[in-house]
Amino acid sequence: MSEQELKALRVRIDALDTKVLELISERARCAQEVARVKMASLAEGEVPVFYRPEREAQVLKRVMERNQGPLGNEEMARLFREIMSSCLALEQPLKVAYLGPEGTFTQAAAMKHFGHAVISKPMAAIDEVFREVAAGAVNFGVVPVENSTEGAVNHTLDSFLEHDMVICGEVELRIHHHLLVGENTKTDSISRIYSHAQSLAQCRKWLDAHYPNVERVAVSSNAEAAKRVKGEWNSAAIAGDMAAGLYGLTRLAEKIEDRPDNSTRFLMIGSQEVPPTGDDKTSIIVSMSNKPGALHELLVPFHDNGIDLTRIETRPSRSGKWTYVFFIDFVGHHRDPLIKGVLEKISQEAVALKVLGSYPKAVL
Ligand SMILES: C=C(O[C@@H]1C=C(C(=O)O)C=C[C@H]1O)C(=O)O
Repeated sequence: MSEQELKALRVRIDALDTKVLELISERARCAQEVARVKMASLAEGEVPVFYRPEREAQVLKRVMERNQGPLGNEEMARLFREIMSSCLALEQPLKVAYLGPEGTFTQAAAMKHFGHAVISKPMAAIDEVFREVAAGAVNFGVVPVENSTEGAVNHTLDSFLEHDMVICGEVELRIHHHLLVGENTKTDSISRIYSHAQSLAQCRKWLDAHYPNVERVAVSSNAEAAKRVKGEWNSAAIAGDMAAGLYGLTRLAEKIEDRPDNSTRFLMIGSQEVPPTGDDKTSIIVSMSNKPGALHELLVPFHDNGIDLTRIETRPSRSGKWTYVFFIDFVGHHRDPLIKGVLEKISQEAVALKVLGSYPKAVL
């Protein structure tokens, strides 16, 4: 390519950037107008709700549907995710608590869902995320709920039994683990590997093959593992990109998870009910009396109405020995007439039924 051609292309890019800049600013001014309209239509004493997850899901979907390339749909949606995040921050920056410390996959999930223009607050435990939301100290909380290799995150399920929370959204994240060391660690002298128990389990086969005799130490999070090894001589951590970058660690081995499709699903919890978008999911907790056929009775209304169950999980109810609750996710919104009918049927048979929330299916 000649210098001349390159120069001409750069002039074109500069001109386009000027246009993009003007358009983004115009969009941001529109969002400010939306905020003004939202404020003006408030009833007395009513608290304004600026963040609208159902609207954001529609915006992202529309972008993906109209995208003609060459950028991929996900890539384009990611860019718009950040633009929306900044526009919303002009209306009111969201406060989001997540399972910390800084550098966890949960933080990455929070950024993927809300974008980077939020005020984020790391919490030391899942239960603390719930408490922070319940106390009104933040608008939303982000917690892991299930992993494709290791299954349910029981702390999260149990926290739903203890707190009244509304699920406002979900996000899925591909989880890649790396073996990380600090600058003083000699690779042949590793005697200990730290990580969260879930991550150690997700890399079990790799560890058995490569470090069969090294002690595996479970700590409270991957980020905590990364933080520890920074100052230690003979230890390594298993953690992801964010933690590696944050603590300046070296990758001895990359993508060491046993299953290449290893993914974790996270939930956004808050107090705001989300209206239907036409492509939603609902999560419920049901407890049935302990009699033969109870689970069958619970599932029949879903089957009869052709409703797609995406997950069912059982946990001890904590209110009696050998009694259980079912966590069920399915496709549809609790305001859809069909779903309403199903929930009414179930509540006739159930000891208790709680709708945890209906929310847009993960777009990104
Ligand atoms: C602009 C709005 O407010 C927020 C910002 C949005 C955006 O930038 O597109 C979308 C939904 C809201 O979270 C709106 O409600 O339309």
